[in-house]
Amino acid sequence: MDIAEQKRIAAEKSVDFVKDGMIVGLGTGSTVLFMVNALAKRVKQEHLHITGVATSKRTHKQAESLGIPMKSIDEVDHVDLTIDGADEVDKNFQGIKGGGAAHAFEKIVATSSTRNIWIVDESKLVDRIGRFPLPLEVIPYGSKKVFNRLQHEGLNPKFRKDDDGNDIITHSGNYVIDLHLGVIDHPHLLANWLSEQVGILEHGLFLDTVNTIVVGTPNGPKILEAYQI
Ligand SMILES: O=C(CO)[C@H](O)[C@H](O)COP(=O)(O)O
Repeated sequence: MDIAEQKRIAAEKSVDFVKDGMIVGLGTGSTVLFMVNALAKRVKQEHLHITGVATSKRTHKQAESLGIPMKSIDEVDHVDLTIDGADEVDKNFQGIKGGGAAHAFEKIVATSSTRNIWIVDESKLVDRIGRFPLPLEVIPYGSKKVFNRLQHEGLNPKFRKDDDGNDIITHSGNYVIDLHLGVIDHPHLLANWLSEQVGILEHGLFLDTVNTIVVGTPNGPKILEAYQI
């Protein structure tokens, strides 16, 4: 079964967790694309009154165009449930996000959310995170200084570029630097160190964040709960 099909299976299952009246955080990425379609279908068929809070312009536009009432994160006082994708997640439910350069907005919504669900295909489940390059959102002013510091620390940084070689720019007008690390031995230590570095707006380590993971598999959706670990 191809990866896209596994993403669709996970995405379609995840919307079962949405209840009438909820404020729902909507993540970003190709798996979320399937999820928003499925959620919009439920909203229409079951006449659900929910409010969506998007983590990117792409998701906002898609959800709004499908009739999901939307608000910005600052217009709501809480988020009940956020459904998002992930790039890697380990057995302790620690993850890397930001493959779509939306991790700063995603982390703001996730940390405002009572419950977080990630929707992934099987390839995203790893023993230890770090094979996927760790994204950092970095403000343009002094970004070369930040880059040099990361290089000096042996963190193997690379500015993220598009296919034409232009810098990727986030919604907030910042750069993305990816750290090509390999296995991360101490994610919490690294997260703390990155959080202390001036110029780094946000990193893509999402630690102790997710409650439930819905995995798309050839045998159907599999639900993993954090308390089972
Ligand atoms: O963190 C993200 C965007 O910043 C995405 O959730 C992550 O990259 C997974 O994307 P996809 O569902 O396309 O595999």
